Order: sequence, then C-alpha cells, then structure tokens
Amino acid sequence: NDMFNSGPGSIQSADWLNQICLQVVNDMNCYGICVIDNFLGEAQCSSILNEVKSLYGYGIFQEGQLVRKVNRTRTPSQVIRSDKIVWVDGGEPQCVNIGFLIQTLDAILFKCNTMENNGIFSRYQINNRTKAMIACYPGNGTRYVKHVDNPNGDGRRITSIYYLNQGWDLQRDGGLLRMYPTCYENHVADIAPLFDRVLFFWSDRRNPHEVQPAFSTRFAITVWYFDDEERNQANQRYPSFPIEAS
Ligand SMILES: Cc1cc(NC(=O)CCC(=O)O)nc(C)c1Br
Ligand SMILES: [Fe+3]
Repeated sequence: NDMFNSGPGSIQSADWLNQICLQVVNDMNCYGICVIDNFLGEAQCSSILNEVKSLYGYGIFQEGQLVRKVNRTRTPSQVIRSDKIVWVDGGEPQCVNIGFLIQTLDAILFKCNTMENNGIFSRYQINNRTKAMIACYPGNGTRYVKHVDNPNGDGRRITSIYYLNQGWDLQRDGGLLRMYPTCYENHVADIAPLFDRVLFFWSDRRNPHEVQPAFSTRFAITVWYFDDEERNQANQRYPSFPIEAS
C-alpha cells in the first residue's frame, strides 16, 4: 500500500515521503540545515500540541535550571527558571500523536540514510535515536546560550526539532533560534519556532546555535539521531551516556 504511515490524525503517502527526503538530502548537503513548513498539517500538529499541553498540565516536566536573569538596569539580577523538559518514547498511551511524529521522523531519516545519491549521508549509518525531548520555555525572557549539541563525538549526528507554537510573532514573542553554520562564514540562519515547522541540522560543530529570549510559552520536540559508528565508540568511552537512548 502507498500509505507508509497512516497516523492517528493524518495520512502520509509514499510520494510525500519521497518528496520530503529529496528536500532533506538536498538541504543537508548544501546548507547542513533543512527547514520544512506545514510538515504534518494543522490537525495533526494541533493533536500533538494538545498532548504536550496535557503532559505539561500533569506537571511531569522537570523544573528548568535556575538561571540568572541578565537585566539592563542596575537592580540586583533575579534568578528565574529556564526551559523545562520531559523525555517520552512515544509509546505512552497519552502520547499517540507524539508517537506518530517520531515514527514519521524515523521514516524520513532512515530513508535518507539508504536512498541513492544521498551525498554526505552515505558517510553515516543512521539507525538509532534518542527518545523525544519535549522542551517548554516558560516565556519569562529565558534563553538558551550559544552551544553545539554534540561537540565531542557522543554519537549524535542529526538534530530534528518540531515546533508547536501557534500564532507566534517574533517581534512580540522572541524565541528565535539563531544558527551559526560554519559552512557559511559570517552568515546566520534565523529560524522562528513556528507551528508545524520541522528543522533538521547536523548536531556537531558545524552548527552552533542559540535560542534568544522568549516572551511567550514556547514548545518544541527534539529527537537526536545517532551515527552508529560514532555512537559505538562513544559507548566504549562512556558506557552510560546521559542522553536518553530510545
Ligand atoms: C537539552 C538541550 C536542548 C537544546 N536545545 C536547543 O538548542 C534549542 C533549540 C530550539 O528549541 O530551537 N540543545 C541542547 C544541546 C540540549 Br543538551
Ligand atoms: Fe541545541
């Protein structure tokens, strides 16, 4: 049948998968970054957002780190909480739609890894991933400082982030993801965390990135995909790595 993944809220066809993979392979080879809008459609994204909100309502998100609020005035800087996270594997009964997202991301990346003329992908073997990390920025001006996801060869090859924020207005809400791709000197990629937008990028030093202060609640779901060889070597060095493997 040509529906590789008839998810709970939407039907994805094999042709849809092919189109997506062609774009991902092209952009990852050219820019090391790939942004796709209207990824799963409004209904499916809303279902995922509702699941995330109810998880948030259960209070299972871990309290974010305490961070010093940098303020412009001379008043003593206050301490506020940063992003809160929870890990899910998508198999939980109340995560059916989040599970559909993960299966769709799996289908895309495992196909990119095996298709013809996939360029840089042919250097890697991408067959495993972490669980999905659901992050919520509380919108109190917290940010995520500039960093590299995988600076020291922990096995993570591709970062995929799915955004759930309806009616996001950059001027009012901030929360911009700014990427500093090393393959493009003096260029930055500014990516708004828009509803039903998915982003893929190489997790290593090719893509330093930061999240600018967010002033509305900002939800994102991140899954990291491993390169088998690098992951196996990392596991020899540090058997129990903190990143939650699926
Ligand atoms: C826990 C953790 C979160 C993130 N998230 C982002 O970079 C934010 C991307 C966005 O939400 O646009 N990155 C690392 C390396 C770790 Br570890
Ligand atoms: Fe990151």
